[in-house]
Amino acid sequence: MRRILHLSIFFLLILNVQMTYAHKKAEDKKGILLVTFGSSYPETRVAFENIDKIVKAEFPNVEIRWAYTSKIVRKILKKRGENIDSPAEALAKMGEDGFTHVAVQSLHIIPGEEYDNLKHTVEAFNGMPKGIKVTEIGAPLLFLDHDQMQLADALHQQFKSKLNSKTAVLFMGHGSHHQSNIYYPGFEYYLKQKSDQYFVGTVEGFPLLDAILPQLKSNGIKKVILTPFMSVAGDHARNDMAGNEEDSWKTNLEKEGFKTEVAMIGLAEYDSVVGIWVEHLKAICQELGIR
Ligand SMILES: C[C@@]1(CC(=O)O)c2cc3[nH]c(cc4nc(cc5[nH]c(cc(n2)[C@H]1CCC(=O)O)[C@@](C)(CC(=O)O)[C@@H]5CCC(=O)O)C(CC(=O)O)=C4CCC(=O)O)c(CCC(=O)O)c3CC(=O)O
Ligand SMILES: [Co+2]
Ligand SMILES: [Fe+2]
Repeated sequence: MRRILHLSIFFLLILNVQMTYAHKKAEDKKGILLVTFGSSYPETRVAFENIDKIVKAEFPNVEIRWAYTSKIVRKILKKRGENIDSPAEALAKMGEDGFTHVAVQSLHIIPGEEYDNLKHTVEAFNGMPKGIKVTEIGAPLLFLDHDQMQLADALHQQFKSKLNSKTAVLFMGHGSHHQSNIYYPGFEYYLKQKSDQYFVGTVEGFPLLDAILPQLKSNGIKKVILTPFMSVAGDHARNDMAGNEEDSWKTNLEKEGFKTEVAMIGLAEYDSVVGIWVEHLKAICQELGIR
């Protein structure tokens, strides 16, 4: 009798352990958080919608949420009645909503200041009491050598038909005081393997337009196709690049005698470019067991 009692207690214990385990498993809730700088320009929606569509197709069974890193952009949108979460707000809500694992994908171009800030936020959320158990951050568009090769291929496919000996394509990157500004001239090197007629400049980093003008001249360029090297064709593309003001790149190039043409298309509008971010997302999803 004692033996039977012991045995049944033993089985009850095993059953209990198994039930707890099954219970834990069932409680796992895994999600994706897509994080972009953001934009206050409604015209940039197409770019974000394209990313959303492609990620949803890749992960049809996973809940996908969005956050913007720019405080200024979120403030402008809030005044218009549109509330977009910061990365910290989005992660706090996901913790409250029972998510145990979250793949956070950076939609930035370079691993610069905005990306670093996001990385710190994501790290801070790891192991938060009663919060999300595991979060991982996916690399921005340009990170490893492979990314630069793939992006150069993707952009060359888009622009090669426009090139000729007298026509250049000039990409406008944002630029940064962060050490990762080197990715802009670095990426230009990859593009140059495709054609000498590709140039990459920045609005507020290195190189500025002043440094590119003499190169356009010495290469015998007569016409410049301007296009953003940012996920969206937003504020910088519409004003600093293609605006009719004194200081825009378009105005300055025309003053210097170049013909100009504008391709007002953000990088995230090209499926092939979004594919690079999605590869980075897939890598962290694999680590988190998100399918
Ligand atoms: C830190 C800061 C310092 C500074 O620039 O002064 C900074 C830094 C960086 N911005 C980057 C990218 C972009 N910035 C914009 C736009 C704006 N950026 C602005 C401010 C600030 N930007 C300051 C923080 C203020 C804050 O926290 O809110 C706004 C608000 C005001 C203004 O610039 O005048 C204006 C809003 C326009 C609007 O209303 O919509 C766009 C889109 C666009 O052009 O519209 C993109 C392309 C995004 C993309 O590609 O998706 C990158 C490269 C990141 C990367 O892609 O890797 C870095 C540097 C880095 O991260 O190292
Ligand atoms: Co800016
Ligand atoms: Fe910015």
